[in-house]
Amino acid sequence: MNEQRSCGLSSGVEFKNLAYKVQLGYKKGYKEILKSINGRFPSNKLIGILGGSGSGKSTLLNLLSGYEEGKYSGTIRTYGVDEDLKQYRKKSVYIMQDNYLQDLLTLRENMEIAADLKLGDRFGCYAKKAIIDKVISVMGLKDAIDTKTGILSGGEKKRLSVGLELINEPSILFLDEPTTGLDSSACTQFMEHLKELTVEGKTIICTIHQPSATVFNLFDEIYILQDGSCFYRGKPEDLLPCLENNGWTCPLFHNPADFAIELSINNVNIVQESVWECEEEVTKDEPCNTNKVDISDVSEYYSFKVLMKREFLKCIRNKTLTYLRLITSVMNSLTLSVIFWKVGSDASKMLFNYNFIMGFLLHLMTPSLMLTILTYPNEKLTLFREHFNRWFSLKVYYLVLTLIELPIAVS
Ligand SMILES: Nc1ncnc2c1ncn2[C@@H]1O[C@H](COP(=O)(O)OP(=O)(O)OP(=O)(O)O)[C@@H](O)[C@H]1O
Repeated sequence: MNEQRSCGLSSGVEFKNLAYKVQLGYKKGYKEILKSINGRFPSNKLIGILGGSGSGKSTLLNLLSGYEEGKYSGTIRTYGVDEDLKQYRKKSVYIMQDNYLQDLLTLRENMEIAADLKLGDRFGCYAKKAIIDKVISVMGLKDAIDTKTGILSGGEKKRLSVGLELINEPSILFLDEPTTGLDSSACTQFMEHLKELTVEGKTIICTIHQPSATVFNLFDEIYILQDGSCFYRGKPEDLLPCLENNGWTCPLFHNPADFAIELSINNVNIVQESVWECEEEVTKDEPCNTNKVDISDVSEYYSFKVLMKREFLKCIRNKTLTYLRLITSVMNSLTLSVIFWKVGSDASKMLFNYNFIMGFLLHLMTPSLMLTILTYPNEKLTLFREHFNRWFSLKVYYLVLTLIELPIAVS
């Protein structure tokens, strides 16, 4: 099974005449964020989308991954196979800039729950453990396996974010600014881990802000954006010769990435003949192998059980909040009982009965309101990440959240 999971599942992605504009408001017109750009990101490569701030890096990544729902013009597809966006999304995972993880669980628990949600019950315990062990070793997380996620270092959290998504062997990984917040050595180490994944047959596409020279040279392909247009695309080692052909020589000991981004910000235009010549070659690759684990096969009942387990663990770990909520609920019930003691048996106290019903309803509604007010803002982005990467369906998630609140509501 493992052999089947890791053999050449990756596919490249290409986009043609990709344009994206957003409406700025009533009678304020449109802003063109991407201006009819073309590109081709081959499979099994580490690809960097670079550019100055506001050049459209995140927008391009979001459109390619399907994370951005807005309307674009042009085409996005994987090589050799005409697939719609839905199919394309199924092959990829999206890893956000910030690490939205379950802080109260240990690294191992996070991995186990991700494995259960993504692989379902078609894989036995031993098979799942083998997959988890492999991912942990690939991402270099062995030493932190029993550490709570909330206290992991920034680099470890980043690697865990990637590791969680690697469990079901996605073909394409999209990462938005994965090195933000990491020091230069952690950043290089993290990018080296990503580079190793490409050897296993993954396509990794990430936006990156000012890569160091070491990180820049790790990329197989780079795509530099200049105010929504393509400034340069190709191999990193060809960047400086290309700039020199256009009359721009990078000073000695200067980071080539910084030099190119500075030029792009200063509206310098370069001509890149070799790239445009191969424009028509874009659909010649083999169709990708679709023989991969499909999360949609996991039953909702199984997802429900795993999510219940996770939420229960979180309640146990967050003892203070759970006790506080229980105590508040019990105190409210007692107060209501004392104030309205036996009012129901006295017909002369109609108004008291009305007040009691109102008070009781408020007491009943407060836990569910608190659930939304307290839990949702904290959980929102974790939910976005997990749901977007197809860990579970929304109805299962809300059912679990409602049921886990039931004991407090009943008390
Ligand atoms: N929904 C939107 N409405 C208006 N402007 C937008 C919208 N989304 C993006 N933009 C603008 O489009 C430009 C490109 O945004 P994007 O986030 O893709 O840039 P970026 O290259 O990732 O920038 P950074 O590196 O600073 O994150 C920015 O100027 C941004 O303000």
